[in-house]
Amino acid sequence: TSRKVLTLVIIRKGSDILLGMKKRGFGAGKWNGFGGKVEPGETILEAAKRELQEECHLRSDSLREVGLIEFEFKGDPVLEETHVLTSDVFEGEPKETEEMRPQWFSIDNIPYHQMWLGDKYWLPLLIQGEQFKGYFLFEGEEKILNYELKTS
Ligand SMILES: CN1CCN(c2cc(NC3CC3)nc(N)n2)CC1
Repeated sequence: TSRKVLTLVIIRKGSDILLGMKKRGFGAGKWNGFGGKVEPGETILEAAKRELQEECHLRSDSLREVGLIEFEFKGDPVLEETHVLTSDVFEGEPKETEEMRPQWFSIDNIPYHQMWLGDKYWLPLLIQGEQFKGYFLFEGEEKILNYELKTS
């Protein structure tokens, strides 16, 4: 199997989290954190900062990696190794881009029905301040065949 290294950034402000409505491409129509591919020569942190700036114009110098999730799609040899980072220290106002429409959500009102299916398992751990490692085996976009999730 080959791996694609991705980042996923969840910005917090008090009891709110910032999500973006993905406007095109992979995962379009779902609310998600901000992120993308890690380019050659980039660290995970540099990639996460870059994607946050590109996708909603927020700047953060205090992103911390709190989770690592392996996503596998049945029949697809590429494993998506997704590094989940978070911070509640940032500069700027979230701004809509071609990729994402940002919106603050209360942690009591996270739109899981409009998010990737695995999010309802690991996002609560991030909100609780846990560190976690997970593996999700998807069949298509709407079915999880198997998952493991542990706090570390
Ligand atoms: C660059 N992006 C980062 C976010 N990412 C995913 C994936 C995902 N589930 C996987 C079955 C697809 N779940 C969330 N929340 N994000 C896809 C790639």
